[in-house]
This record gives sequence, structure tokens and C-alpha cells, in this order.
Amino acid sequence: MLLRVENLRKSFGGIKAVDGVTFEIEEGEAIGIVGPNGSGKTTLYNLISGIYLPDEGKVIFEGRDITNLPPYERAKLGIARTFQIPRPFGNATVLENVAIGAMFGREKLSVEEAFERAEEYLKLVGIEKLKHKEAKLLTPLEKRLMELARALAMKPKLLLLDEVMAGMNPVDVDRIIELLKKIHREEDIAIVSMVEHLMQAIVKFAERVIVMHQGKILVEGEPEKVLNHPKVIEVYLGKKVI
Ligand SMILES: Nc1ncnc2c1ncn2[C@@H]1O[C@H](COP(=O)(O)OP(=O)(O)OP(=O)(O)O)[C@@H](O)[C@H]1O
Repeated sequence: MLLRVENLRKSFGGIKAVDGVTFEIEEGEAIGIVGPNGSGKTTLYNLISGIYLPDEGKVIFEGRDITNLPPYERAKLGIARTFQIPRPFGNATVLENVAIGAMFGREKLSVEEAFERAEEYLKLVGIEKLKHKEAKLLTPLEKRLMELARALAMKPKLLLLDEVMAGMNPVDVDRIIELLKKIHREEDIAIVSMVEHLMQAIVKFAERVIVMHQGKILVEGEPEKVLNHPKVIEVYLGKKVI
């Protein structure tokens, strides 16, 4: 078992953003976390990556209790994430942005090694030609790919992707799905991808889907079954989701 979250709770004022969530992730699993706006997905990510501390509950990574570790310590252990709105260092180049990820990841790299690692992952995500461009000049899709390269360059064991396909056209969504499948095949890492909609996309990628609703896990299991579960259909306004 790679990660276990146990009875996690986090409230903001009177809002129970995450309300008693327990699940496990195995090494190398491909997981989709789905849920409507406000269901607690982002808060859950923030609890796993250490941006928030829970009011209650535990985060266990490779058997170690990391509930109170700060984000940079979790990154060193092998937890990396991307953000819904990428936040690159705008004046730095694409290569530098990815190299920074490599330097703050799981392995202790020299600057030279970090740049080599950055080149490798820019190639993997297919934007090596942009390496000398300033990050702020990238398109939204290119920024997402750069963020993905930066997270991968940290050599994580667990990669948390936040709405990596949001706002993309179907062609780009397919491109990202193919890329995620390739990464999942080639890099031995567990990948969790969180989406609000785009169920069809998540079904193509995930081996297991967790559906969140009002801070709780509504249903969890094999993708096709979960997304056609009556409770899930009800939450998504009575429509069949796939
Ligand atoms: N920092 C915060 N302060 C106050 N309320 C918050 C905060 N973060 C989240 N919430 C509230 O907690 C609930 C869960 O929000 P969260 O962002 O985790 O859901 P989500 O499923 O990720 O939705 P979204 O797709 O909009 O990010 C919402 O009601 C939200 O308004």
C-alpha cells in the first residue's frame, strides 16, 4: 500500500469540505477522483499534499504517518502535484521551471543533473522544442504540459493531477489521456487524476474511480460501474454520465 487516508476531516467555518474520507492507493495504480463543484476534491488534494492539515484523521504514506509534515517534506518522500491553475515562474524558461521541480523532488540532484532530468521530461511530454521560451509565453495547454513535466521530474511515487484536462478541446483531451497512459506504463508511479466532468476521459485512463459528494466518498470502484451507479447519476442531475 502506497497511501492511506484515514477518516480525514477538514471544515471551513461551518462547511465540512472533507467529511470523514478513508481510502487507499496501491503502488502504480491509476485512479480518477470525480465529483461536482464543491464536493471536496481540492481540499482532499491539499490534505494529501500537505497544504492543509486535517482537523481529524491521518495521512499514511508507505506506512509512515505524514499527517503533520509540510509539503516540501512530502515532496521529498515522493508526493507531487499539479495545480488547476498552473503557477509557473513566468520569467524563467520552460527548462528552468522543470529543473526547479527536479531539484526539489525525491532525489538529491546537482544543478547539472536537474537540467538533464528536465530535458528528459520535456521530451516525454512533447514540448522539448519550447525549452528556451519564457514560461509566461506558453499557451494554457503548454503550461499544463510543463507543469506535468515539472511534477514528473520530481520522480514521485504518487502524482496528483488537478483538473489537468479542464477547458481543453476533445483533441487535446485525447492527447493528454494518451500521455497519461504512456507515463503510467513507463514510469512506475501511482497517478491520481481529479476532474469535475470529463467522465469519458477518466474512464479511458483510470483503473478505479472515487466519486466525491458533499465531502464524502459517494461510490468507489471499477469505472464503468461507478459512473453508471444510480447515486452518481442522481448527483449529476439525473443524466447518464457515460
Ligand atoms: N479555503 C477555504 N475557505 C473556505 N471555504 C473553503 C475553502 N476551501 C474550500 N472551501 C469550501 O469547501 C467546500 C469544498 O471545496 P473544494 O474546493 O474542496 O471542492 P472541489 O470538489 O474541489 O470543487 P472545485 O472543483 O470547485 O474546486 C466548498 O463548499 C468550498 O466552498
